[in-house]
Amino acid sequence: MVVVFSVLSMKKDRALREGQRTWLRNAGLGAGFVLAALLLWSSLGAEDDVAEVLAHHGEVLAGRFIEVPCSEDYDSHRRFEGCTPRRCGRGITDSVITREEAERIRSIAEKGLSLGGSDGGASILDLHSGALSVGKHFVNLYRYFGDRIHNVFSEEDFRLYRHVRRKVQLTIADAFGISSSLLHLTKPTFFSRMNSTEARTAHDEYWHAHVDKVTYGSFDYTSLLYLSDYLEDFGGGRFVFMDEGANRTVEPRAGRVSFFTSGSENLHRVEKVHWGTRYAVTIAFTCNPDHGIADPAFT
Ligand SMILES: O=C(O)CCC(=O)C(=O)O
Ligand SMILES: [Fe+2]
Repeated sequence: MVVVFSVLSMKKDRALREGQRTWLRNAGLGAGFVLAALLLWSSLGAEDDVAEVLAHHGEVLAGRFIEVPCSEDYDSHRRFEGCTPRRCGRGITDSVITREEAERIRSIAEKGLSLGGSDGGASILDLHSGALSVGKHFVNLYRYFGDRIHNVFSEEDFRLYRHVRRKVQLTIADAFGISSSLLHLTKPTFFSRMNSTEARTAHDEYWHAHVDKVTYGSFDYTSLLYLSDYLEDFGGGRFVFMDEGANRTVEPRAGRVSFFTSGSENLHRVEKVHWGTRYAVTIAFTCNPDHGIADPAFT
């Protein structure tokens, strides 16, 4: 009887231990699975953590304006009353630049950038200074081509840039309630071409979060004119405002103008382009006349 009892209790013990082992193994597997899922989610999620879309690529916006409280960035610079932002925000419009104008501007970008191009994923052409990405460096297109630059760009190209610059300037002045005559075009003003080629130098790393006022100094109002369509011409490459606790995106669309005050109230980044080619042009304004530049022209 005693023997029977002890055999039974040994069996029970073994069953208990096996049960515990199975449970431990399952728990271990489960924890491993959750960890792997978390890792995968965070690696994919880095590009996918979009909380709100301010402008879809498929919609045609007559104009959207979102006010955000100004940062203190403007206090550490000389103030120009009636121009230096007191009211900050961001706006998007598809009704200022036509798709046809965007297409013509894009041809200028394609033409210029076809003369060079970075080895990495981001190339620029600065129409004002003539800087063009070539390989791992930049060349001055105007110096390099001299008079032959007239075979590349036409008066009409510069006229179109000027026309677009003027319309964007009026749009910004109107949205922020300031006089357009107090805004001055500032440098750099450049076309950008981005693709999924791996970066070769720091200049190719266009995806880092930044504040334009810090990066470019003279900027008070930044504008971006998109020259290609998200999900038609390229994937990835959305513009992201990185707000506290939320990411807000602008999906590029040819002819879409996105503009915003350049301080840290508008911290932003561009997602990596996954496929295709993305074209845009950056046109920015300063309130400081000393930082103003003339429209690009043949030099
Ligand atoms: O191309 C864009 O959408 C933004 C580029 C940008 O942030 C910049 O040029 O400072
Ligand atoms: Fe920027």
